[in-house]
Amino acid sequence: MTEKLSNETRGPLLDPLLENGWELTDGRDAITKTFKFGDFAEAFSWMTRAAIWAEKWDHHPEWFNVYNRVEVTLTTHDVDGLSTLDAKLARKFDGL
Ligand SMILES: C[C@H](O)[C@H](O)[C@H]1CNC2=NC(N)=NC(=O)C2=N1
Repeated sequence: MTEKLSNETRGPLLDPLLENGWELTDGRDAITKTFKFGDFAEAFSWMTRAAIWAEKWDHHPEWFNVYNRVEVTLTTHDVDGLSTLDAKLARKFDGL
């Protein structure tokens, strides 16, 4: 079972993400990043690749797409906050 990030594990996992465009989400224990692409085809292609990893790891993003922009929020609904899975998925999304 995934656990909510403790005060000790939060920094080492989240700091590299916060230095790479992720932000703490207002009003909830989550992280958010906006990804920009050249056009809709590139954005949707990225979303397709991201979705395959999300499904593989059974950990799914909240996201919103308009044209070339994808706003992603990651949190773990099962623990009502951030877990290691969010950091893992964020790192994967950054590398796609
Ligand atoms: C039953 C299923 O494994 C769970 O509902 C999974 C699916 N995907 C999930 N995704 C996210 N982001 N958080 C979860 O807690 C979660 N739980």
